[in-house]
Amino acid sequence: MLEVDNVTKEYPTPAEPLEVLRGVSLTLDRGQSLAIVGPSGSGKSTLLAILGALDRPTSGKVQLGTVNPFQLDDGKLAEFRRDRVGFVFQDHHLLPQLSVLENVLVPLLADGKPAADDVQRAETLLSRVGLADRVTHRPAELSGGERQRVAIARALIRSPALLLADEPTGNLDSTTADAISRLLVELQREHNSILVVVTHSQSLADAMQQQKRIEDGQLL
Ligand SMILES: Nc1ncnc2c1ncn2[C@@H]1O[C@H](COP(=O)(O)OP(=O)(O)OP(=O)(O)O)[C@@H](O)[C@H]1O
Repeated sequence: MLEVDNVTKEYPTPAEPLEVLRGVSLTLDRGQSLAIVGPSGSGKSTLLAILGALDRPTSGKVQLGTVNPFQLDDGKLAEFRRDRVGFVFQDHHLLPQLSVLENVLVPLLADGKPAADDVQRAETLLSRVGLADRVTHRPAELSGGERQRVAIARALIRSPALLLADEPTGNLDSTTADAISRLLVELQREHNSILVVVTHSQSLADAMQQQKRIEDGQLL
């Protein structure tokens, strides 16, 4: 379960602090999906970064299962992010010099050289996202939709409890975007992950079980 309780985020400015998140609370169970929609600058990416423990809240609590990531030391926090959270960004963030297969294996490299069953799992995931015949390609040799499929496979290689996606279809045409939306939800269900997407796309939002609107740092 993901529990977010009264989270705030402020940035210092020369005048008064800029309040970007103002008391955000939400609860999601394993297997649930949520879209957060709202205008530009409303705090969507900031909230997602806090959910994924990439950024610290100014106050409030985030808990995934029994763990509050912000109580961990830096080493354990990095482990938490790597083991428990999968990220899909608008820009795929794939490493250009690595093959598709190697990119999917990147989250496992911290454990040393991937074992044969890790490689098999990556190949199975790549088949699942429709890229069985692209494993040796470099990202530059793929279409935008294919690159997002690789990014989704990479995000799921550790079967994370929490899958976070920031505008994952933002760079895609509407047909490809719909296919990627469906794939995200299907895989999230198969892995029984919690999925939170932030997006301006109503069709992506409609693919999620729940939708919440954020305005001026507050969830409505
Ligand atoms: N590191 C930072 N320092 C100061 N202000 C910041 C910082 N990061 C974000 N902000 C401010 O916080 C507000 C919310 O930003 P955020 O990126 O969360 O918005 P968003 O809803 O994701 O917008 P968009 O839809 O345009 O991506 C913005 O006004 C932004 O200028």
